[in-house]
Amino acid sequence: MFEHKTQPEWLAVEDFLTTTVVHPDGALKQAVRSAVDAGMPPIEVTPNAGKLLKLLVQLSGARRVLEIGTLAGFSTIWMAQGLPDGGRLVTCEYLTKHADIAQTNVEAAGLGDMVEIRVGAALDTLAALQAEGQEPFDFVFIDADKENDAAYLEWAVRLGRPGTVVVLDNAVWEGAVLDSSIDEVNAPGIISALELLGKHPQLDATVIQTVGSKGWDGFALARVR
Ligand SMILES: C[S@@+](CC[C@H](N)C(=O)[O-])C[C@H]1O[C@@H](n2cnc3c(N)ncnc32)[C@H](O)[C@@H]1O
Repeated sequence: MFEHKTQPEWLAVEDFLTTTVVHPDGALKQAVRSAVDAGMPPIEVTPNAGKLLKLLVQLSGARRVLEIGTLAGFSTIWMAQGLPDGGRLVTCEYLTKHADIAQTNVEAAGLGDMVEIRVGAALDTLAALQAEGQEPFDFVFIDADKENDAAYLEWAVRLGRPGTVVVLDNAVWEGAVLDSSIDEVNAPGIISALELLGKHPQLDATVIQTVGSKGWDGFALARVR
């Protein structure tokens, strides 16, 4: 019988999957490096999760993507790489420093024409997008301040259409959803968002447990009815 002599840590497994299956390109690797060099927090999605976002964009046939939380543009680039010619991605970022670095990374990836980075508090940007009468978004990725997660879900429904796919990162947060002493700042917002996902009349949802930058985490996936 085959015996496992050692139990690989989740991070080593994640690295193995990244090099064996996921294959992030040079532009994606540079986006992560630029964040480290700029002293930004290492809180981007894992390469595995980024590739999942790209595949979900492709599988859903999305042409218009909305992202809330840009950081250095790592998840932005993954999703934009899944868009067809003529596709569009609008991403919301609060900090000018993050937006500037993301802009450089998006352009280096050859996606500058496809991606628009809007600087400011996302709740203001989302209201502005509605006021501008933008076409509905086909795909929404939420990954910013957790206290506003439930509000972002409502905006995803408002700015989407029946069939829009919504992905919410950090849906498990190391188990803080059951034990908020693990993270008293972020847990309440995540729990409110999960409760809303479970009862919202226009959302049909589930959660995939994942490993994220800090360890055990989850992606909530929903479809607008
Ligand atoms: C977890 S990081 C995003 C990571 C990115 N999605 C990735 O995987 O590469 C969250 C980002 O959201 C931004 N952010 C936080 N609060 C925000 C707000 N109210 N409006 C817009 N952006 C915000 C932060 O500055 C940070 O850059």
